[in-house]
Amino acid sequence: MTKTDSEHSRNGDTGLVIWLTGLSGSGKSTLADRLYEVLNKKLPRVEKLDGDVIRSYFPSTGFTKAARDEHIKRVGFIASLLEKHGVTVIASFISPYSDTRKLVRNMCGNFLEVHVKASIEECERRDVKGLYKKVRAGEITNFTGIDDPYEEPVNPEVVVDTEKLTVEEAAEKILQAISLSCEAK
Ligand SMILES: Nc1ncnc2c1ncn2[C@@H]1O[C@H](COP(=O)(O)OS(=O)(=O)O)[C@@H](OP(=O)(O)O)[C@H]1O
Ligand SMILES: Nc1ncnc2c1ncn2[C@@H]1O[C@H](COP(=O)(O)OP(=O)(O)O)[C@@H](O)[C@H]1O
Repeated sequence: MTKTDSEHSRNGDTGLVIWLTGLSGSGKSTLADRLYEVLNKKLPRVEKLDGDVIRSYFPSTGFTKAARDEHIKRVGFIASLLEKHGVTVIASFISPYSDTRKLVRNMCGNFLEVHVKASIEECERRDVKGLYKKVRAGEITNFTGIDDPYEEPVNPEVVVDTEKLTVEEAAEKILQAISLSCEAK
């Protein structure tokens, strides 16, 4: 744990939803894992909710706007329930639609929207799961950022540019924002 990691003032009495949104390959899961590693050592109740993981339990969830919206409302509701019980929730979903993210924000009390930002070109270059290659081969359609929309957050609490920051720097920026949002309450 770095010195700054250990300076976080949050004591974990109240819940919080940290909502990571961004393109596939932007760095959501990597940062969620890092945040979990740090916060779970300091706080009594921390939980991760991840798009790929939840979808693996509900494989019929599709990628149309209606399917994504329903899925995001469902996981947003679960996040809000966990938050009410004092859990710090780290949610990582592409969640491409502004209105649906706003709806989830309104369901929750303490909500920190984090835009995990990387260009579509960089995400495709990373191609962590080989999905972009499949998109280009015509095996996947309605792919976010290629032939499906991603509405960038207009006023998120945090933006982490994962083309400029390292994983450690990006995680630290989010952790600092968590501390600040708690000090402000
Ligand atoms: N068409 C299409 N568009 C976007 N993503 C796709 C698609 N098909 C499969 N995948 C894989 O699904 C993961 C995204 O799931 P999410 O639940 O986060 O998506 S959403 O919030 O409902 O838009 C996403 O995971 P991440 O790469 O971690 O973002 C992909 O692995
Ligand atoms: N600052 C950063 N934050 C997060 N990931 C980064 C960063 N810089 C480079 N990466 C790399 O980008 C990739 C992101 O993949 P992943 O976390 O699976 O994205 P997502 O969950 O958004 O699909 C990983 O290979 C990760 O190592």
